[in-house]
Amino acid sequence: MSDTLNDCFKSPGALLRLDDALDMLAARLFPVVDTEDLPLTKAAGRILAAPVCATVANPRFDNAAMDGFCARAADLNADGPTSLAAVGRIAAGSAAEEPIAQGTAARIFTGAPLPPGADVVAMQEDCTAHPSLDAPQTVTFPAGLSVGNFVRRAGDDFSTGATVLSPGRRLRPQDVAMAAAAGHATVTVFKRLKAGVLSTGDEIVEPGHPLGPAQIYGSNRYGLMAALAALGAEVTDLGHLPDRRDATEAALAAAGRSQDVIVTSGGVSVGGEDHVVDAVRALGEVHVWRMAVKPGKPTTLGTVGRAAFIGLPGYPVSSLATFMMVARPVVLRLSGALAEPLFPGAFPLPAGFSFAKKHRRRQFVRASIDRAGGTPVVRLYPSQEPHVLSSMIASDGLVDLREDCTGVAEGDMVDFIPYSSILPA
Ligand SMILES: Nc1nc2c(c(=O)[nH]1)N[C@H]1C(S)=C(S)[C@@H](COP(=O)(O)OP(=O)(O)OC[C@H]3O[C@@H](n4cnc5c(N)ncnc54)[C@H](O)[C@@H]3O)O[C@H]1N2
Ligand code: MOO
Repeated sequence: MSDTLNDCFKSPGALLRLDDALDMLAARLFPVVDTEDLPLTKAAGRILAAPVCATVANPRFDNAAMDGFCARAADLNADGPTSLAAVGRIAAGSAAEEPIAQGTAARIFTGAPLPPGADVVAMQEDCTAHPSLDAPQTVTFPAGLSVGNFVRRAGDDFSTGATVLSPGRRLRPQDVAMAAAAGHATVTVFKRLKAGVLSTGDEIVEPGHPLGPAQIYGSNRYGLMAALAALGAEVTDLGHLPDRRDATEAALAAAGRSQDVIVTSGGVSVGGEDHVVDAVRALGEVHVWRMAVKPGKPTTLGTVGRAAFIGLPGYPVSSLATFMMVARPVVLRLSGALAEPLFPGAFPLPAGFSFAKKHRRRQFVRASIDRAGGTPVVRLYPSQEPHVLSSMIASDGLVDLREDCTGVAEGDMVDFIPYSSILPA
């Protein structure tokens, strides 16, 4: 077959570039969800809607970084050991009542506040306590300790009033920990985006049910629901639609009243049984139909009722890959995750493959990182066909080949995007 005949991107008119689609989404889409206050135990994975400011500094006070002894640095010899009387014992959670007297040391434990006047801590392993570490009367410090040795300074991490978390970020474990450290029992987050998912196609049967001769199990709706859940959406399974215009329109109209976003799979191409795009046109508006992206050419964006509409292609790889590149940005914007980049970050890595690519379309190819030879290289999955779902199981991510790229030679640097940086596990 000639290259022209075998070109699934032979299409009249210019198709929308992915970057132009992303610019359009960034300019036009805003959070559509209300906010709510949640306890920290329920906040992980949610999107912060208001800044978190510190009610205290961290560290709150100068404190010991190690178990040992504290003293005034001015009392210690720079070039030899120094013996001081050991007076007092300060454990974490208690504070010395008196400033440390000149020429004395105090036993101190990790996290305990330094007594006023003390400005140096020595690890107990570097000190000699007499008669014992448990009941010291004198302590000998090593030479060479200076002001601030093993002292955690107040405000070294953040000061009171500092904005420690900005809105628009998805709360990771470290963010939840930060809100707690800053003194907050609750955080203000966006409510979950309501996402409804529909699949289409007369050949599709739900897993677990018997198959007719020309039927296959539907996988897209399950993959898309999992992807939406990973982005924190409140997902509703709206079920499966036959290839009928009336049924498609009725289901979309209902979804347009109850959902913030509708995601469909299949029925967006040019076949006589592809009813989704016409149904969306009849009910609302189609803003984008067909993009210069492979996989994902028939991807459709629009509105139905109060909901944003995202129509993804039916091929299993196409539906998931276009979710990652096109639907994910829509979901991020609508759900308030404005701090997350619309396009996932790529790592430049040398290609361990060669690949011929068509000019003027963006292409994402499934690949893995091979570290066997020491220096990581990217290896292409042997089949890039859109029905080969196993390619997404056996690969680690996507290589992003931009419109101007006409091919990759072994050793060329390519942009690799791990699946893990697109969708949280
Ligand atoms: N003449 C043309 N034909 C096609 C074009 C084109 O430009 N001109 N585009 C091709 C491209 S690219 C894609 S991608 C597909 C997408 O078409 P649809 O979105 O309408 O998808 P369907 O035709 O409904 O299905 C395609 C394929 O995927 C299977 N499928 C569908 N739904 C599921 C599901 N839920 N789970 C598993 N597999 C599913 C379906 O059986 C088909 O094999 O169109 C090309 N055609
Ligand atoms: O562009 Mo379609 O999404 O190959 O497979």
